[in-house]
Amino acid sequence: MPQYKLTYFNLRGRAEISRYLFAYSGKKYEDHRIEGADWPKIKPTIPFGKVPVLEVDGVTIHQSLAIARYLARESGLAGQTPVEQALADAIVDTLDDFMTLFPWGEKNQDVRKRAFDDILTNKAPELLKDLDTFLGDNNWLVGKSVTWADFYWDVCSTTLLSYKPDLADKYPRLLALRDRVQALPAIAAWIQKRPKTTM
Ligand SMILES: N[C@@H](CCC(=O)N[C@@H](CS)C(=O)NCC(=O)O)C(=O)O
Repeated sequence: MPQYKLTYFNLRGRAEISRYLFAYSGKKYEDHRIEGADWPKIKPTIPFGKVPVLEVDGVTIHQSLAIARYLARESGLAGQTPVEQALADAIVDTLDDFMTLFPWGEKNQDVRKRAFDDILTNKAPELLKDLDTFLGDNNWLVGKSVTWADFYWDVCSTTLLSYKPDLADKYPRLLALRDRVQALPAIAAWIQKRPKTTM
């Protein structure tokens, strides 16, 4: 088994999808969480200067979704056929496009709040409607079993719901999908034991 070290801040953020994949697969890894105060000194040592990064036997992989896609493939969670894999990738990218709209780094709290409210009120409904249509009455977003796309929906929606708890109330099928992901024993155990962070 390779030695894995996942480096990120003490947040769910862009590392949580990989932490779900490690939890589900049962693979051992070092969940290395850096303090914000130490970041300026660590940044120059990290290829491309951003986190998360995953070291696999000393090889450093950057980009959160490249890391997660690699882990999903290794664990059979990337989709069962090439078409399912492309669909799972497409859902992950769709969710990521949406999450990237938010000005996460904005320091002015008024500006930040106005932008968040606008995105959650005016842009989220279209995404949720399309996701609900895509899911339909299926148990999982892609194919007949859980994939990393379901995990990413759970990870992203957990953060979105923390800002707007009624966000998906009109979409019980999407909320039920969250319940199904969170009921997977390894995911339930991880959610219970993970450090409690705001995002
Ligand atoms: N597209 C990249 C974005 C990476 C990114 O922007 N990481 C942020 C934390 S979420 C970071 O490293 N910020 C510190 C910096 O840029 O100095 C990914 O998904 O990994």
